[in-house]
Amino acid sequence: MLMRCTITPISGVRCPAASVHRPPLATARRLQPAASGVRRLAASKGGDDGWLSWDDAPEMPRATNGAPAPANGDGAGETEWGDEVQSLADSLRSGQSFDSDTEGAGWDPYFGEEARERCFLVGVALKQQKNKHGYGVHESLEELGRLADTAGLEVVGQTYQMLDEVNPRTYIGSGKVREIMAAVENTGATTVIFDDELSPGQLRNLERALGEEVRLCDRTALILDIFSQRAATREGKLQVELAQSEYQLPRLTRMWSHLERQSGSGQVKGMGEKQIEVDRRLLKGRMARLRRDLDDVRTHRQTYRDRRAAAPIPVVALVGYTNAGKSTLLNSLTGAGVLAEDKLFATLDPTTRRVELPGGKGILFTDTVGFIQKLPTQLVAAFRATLEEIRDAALLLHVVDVSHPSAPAQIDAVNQVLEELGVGNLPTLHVWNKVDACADPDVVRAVAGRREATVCISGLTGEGLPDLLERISAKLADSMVGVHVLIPYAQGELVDEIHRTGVVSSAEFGAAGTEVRAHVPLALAQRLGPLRAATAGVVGVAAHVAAAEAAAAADASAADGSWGCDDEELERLLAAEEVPLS
Ligand SMILES: Nc1nc2c(ncn2[C@@H]2O[C@H](COP(=O)(O)OP(=O)(O)OP(=O)(O)O)[C@@H](O)[C@H]2O)c(=O)[nH]1
Ligand SMILES: [Mg+2]
Repeated sequence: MLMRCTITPISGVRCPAASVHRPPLATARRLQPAASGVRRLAASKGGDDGWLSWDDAPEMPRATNGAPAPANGDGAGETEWGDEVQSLADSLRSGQSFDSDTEGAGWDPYFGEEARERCFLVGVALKQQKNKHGYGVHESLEELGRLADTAGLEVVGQTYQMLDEVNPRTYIGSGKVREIMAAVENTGATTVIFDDELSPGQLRNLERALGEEVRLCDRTALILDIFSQRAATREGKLQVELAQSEYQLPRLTRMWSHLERQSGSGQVKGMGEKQIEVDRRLLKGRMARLRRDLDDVRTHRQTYRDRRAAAPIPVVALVGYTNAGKSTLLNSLTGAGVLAEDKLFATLDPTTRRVELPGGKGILFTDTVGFIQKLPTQLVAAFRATLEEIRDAALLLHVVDVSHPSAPAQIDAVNQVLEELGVGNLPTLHVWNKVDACADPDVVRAVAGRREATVCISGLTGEGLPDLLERISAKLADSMVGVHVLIPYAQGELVDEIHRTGVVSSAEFGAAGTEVRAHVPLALAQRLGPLRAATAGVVGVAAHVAAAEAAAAADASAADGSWGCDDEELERLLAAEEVPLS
């Protein structure tokens, strides 16, 4: 089977592998004049970015993969360059995406069509500290390897350097750069992947040092590429493309620097700079369009959410590190048929399914994208709207792969993202999954048994699932807080939110607004606090949000076997929501 690498390279003159969806700028990089031409030009001008001149860069043998030169190789493409610039500009203007299947397929006579692109991994171990989530360099590189594998690359080697701090010019020291060149030569790697996001300056300097034949990639670009491969819905695709554009914007300089370097004097001078400005403007325009399209798609999605809000049923959100087993759990509980596989980021788009609790009450389970340490900020920003659906949840199930050696660090990483999303205070049940895969399951079960709000399960074998549902039932009742509020009509969305996330006992429409008696998640109850102050004086209705009322949440209204939703209507809404938003 032909392994397809759709990696979006930061640099490189060729993309050997086919791409399902390649953003225009990545394509533009492949249109650059051939490597040797760029290197020759680079040598003619002192660098402004680390190396005094090309000759200052470590001189090491460069890897070659034996591939034929591209059609516009070795300076031969100079006359076509202008046309290609124009076509890039046109493509950006029209928002066209390139599909390089025809450009790249089957070109690699050295490794053969069946071969996967070979990559070499590079990390930094900071002497003073592990990274902030407690991931050591070995674990982090191991994870980077899994990411590379998920993207369709073959890892042929790795290295790391102990440093006081990351080298601001080249990420690693110059001696290590030389080592990497040798390793690239020895292993036949064509891509070097760095375990952190490289700054645009680090990228430029490393490109010069490692040579144009070697494609550079960093953790962020790799994750963005996996997301790009996996996004299935229109919203997912738009979000990923926006994140990729944000990543590319400050890195545009590289594309045009060869024009600057050949300027010397005369008419070409400044052309690169102008092109960068043009490109930036075009890319920003494209990003604005993406944001507008996203707004449209989200309005569409909101319609379904609003309709779902009419059915007051608690939502339980599955959150956790990527590959923790969230989708497997959802499938076991509901037969949802969500893709679950031993790859990172198998799930990108949220899926919601109904689950019946003991006693017959229905709740909704939402499976969503997994988190990872060093999660790219661009992705958090782009996926914020999707992730914020977690805020609707009455309860979070934090699913942990307890058999993973880095489980504690993964828990920290997930907690950090939850904090960033402002949902760190939502009631949470800790679900220790994959207990069947632990070396000593009995010990793990015993430890879990001693901990607060922790359940040991195996989503795969079904162990512990009945207990999990009991615990969810109890936790939902526990974590609801009784409120009695008057909500002005102008703040009608709060009524929706109460319906969506809580259990409503009564809702009456009066002259001043909607008077609601309900049990709602503590976080929402706290947000309703100021409302009570605003309404109490007017009509004398008090909103009672004290945590002491939590116990009352398990009252008859929540325990009478129904959350007040119409099952048929709910199923219909869920089915409607599953329709791909295209
Ligand atoms: N041994 C064992 N494997 C499990 C268990 N649960 C899930 N897995 C495996 O773990 C891998 C990842 O499972 P998923 O359900 O896709 O994980 P996820 O959390 O949804 O992952 P993302 O969607 O990438 O965030 C799959 O190969 C599952 O078969 C379990 O309880 N025991
Ligand atoms: Mg999943």
